[in-house]
Amino acid sequence: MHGAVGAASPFAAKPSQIPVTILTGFLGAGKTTLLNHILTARHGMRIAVIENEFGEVDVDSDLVETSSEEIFQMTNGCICCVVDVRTDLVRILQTLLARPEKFDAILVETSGLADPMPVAATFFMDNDVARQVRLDGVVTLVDALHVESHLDDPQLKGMDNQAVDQIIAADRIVINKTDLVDMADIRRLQQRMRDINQGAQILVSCHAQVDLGQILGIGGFESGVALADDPLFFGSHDHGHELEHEHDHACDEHCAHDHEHGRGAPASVCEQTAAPGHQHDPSVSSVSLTFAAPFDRWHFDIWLKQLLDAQGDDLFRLKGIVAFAGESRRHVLQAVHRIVDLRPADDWRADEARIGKLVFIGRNLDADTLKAGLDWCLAAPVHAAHEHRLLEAAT
Ligand SMILES: Nc1nc2c(ncn2[C@@H]2O[C@H](COP(=O)(O)OP(=O)(O)OP(=O)(O)O)[C@@H](O)[C@H]2O)c(=O)[nH]1
Repeated sequence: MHGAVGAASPFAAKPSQIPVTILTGFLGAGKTTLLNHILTARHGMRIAVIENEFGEVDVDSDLVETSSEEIFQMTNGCICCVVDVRTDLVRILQTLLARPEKFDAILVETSGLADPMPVAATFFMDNDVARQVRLDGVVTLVDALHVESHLDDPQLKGMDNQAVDQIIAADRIVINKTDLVDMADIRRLQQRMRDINQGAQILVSCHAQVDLGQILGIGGFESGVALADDPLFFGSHDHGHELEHEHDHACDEHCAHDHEHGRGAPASVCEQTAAPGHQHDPSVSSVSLTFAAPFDRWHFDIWLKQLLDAQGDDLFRLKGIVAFAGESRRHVLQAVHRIVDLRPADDWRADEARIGKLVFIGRNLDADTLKAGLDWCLAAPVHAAHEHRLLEAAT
């Protein structure tokens, strides 16, 4: 059942403090899909959305199905480990809270590589903000097809593993993309999630269609102000002194996160005190490219297939808004490893520059090679005609 958040829900009912939900999960797990499910449900609430992307070019705001909600984008770095981004988050919250028309709820979508705990801690950095908001819960999306390759990523042995951190931090774990795996996989994943996080409720979904009553208004954190006063939330690196949160994490041989860096030790603290611990996988990078001219669809399809064939393992995420020659609609491109989706969306506006933008996130990405490949796809009429002639000559 797809439950809307009704008037009886505690999510809607808190009079004084605005509930904040953090949506997290590894790259491509389905966070934006869940966000759209929440925003398009009939709950009658005003929801402010704060998004943080890993790439420099903002694609996510094009993918969010906006209605009356307001979307704030933060693309200047990862929210969990760049101090400026967390300061930005506080500034956005201050602006939101100063408005005469209040929001009923705030959703924060973290980047797919973020550790949600420092993000949660940010809500208590500023006393005024901490008094006015209530951290309702951390909802972690899990990609049923790909999560295990990230949990067991051999390159992260002995390092912080964000896929693990995100599951540890969850109040709710949503095992998504169940259409791509079979029942035995789902059961194995449920057990694996339970081994990592014994307190979180585990849900399963296809296209993030979860009962919203299960993920919003859950009261995962007791009191924001109390947490803000709790030195463990901001400061301790002792493993075992964890944030006062409802669940436990059983560390085992599958747990690749840095055991010096417990869940109660946000990256903010690591940075501010220069303590060791939290570090993103340094082998993962992003490449953001924009194109002021449309692509030729024939070339683009060939380029995309070759890219995914050759680099699908390393390509954690690809998303883009693409313009094709002779096509009035923008196209949305999404790929998670080799699972790709390219589909038309709404029309380009008449007064709008048809700027294509693509963000690649993964390992061994070479910006020049990617750009050269996409330049080859550009629909310069002479170029395209020449190539087609070549193809005809060859057949
Ligand atoms: N097959 C299948 N695809 C899904 C499902 N849920 C989401 N997707 C697709 O997976 C891709 C990634 O989904 P998003 O919601 O953008 O994932 P995300 O976590 O927001 O991605 P990032 O913000 O880049 O980390 C999109 O193409 C979605 O349409 C699902 O249950 N099954």
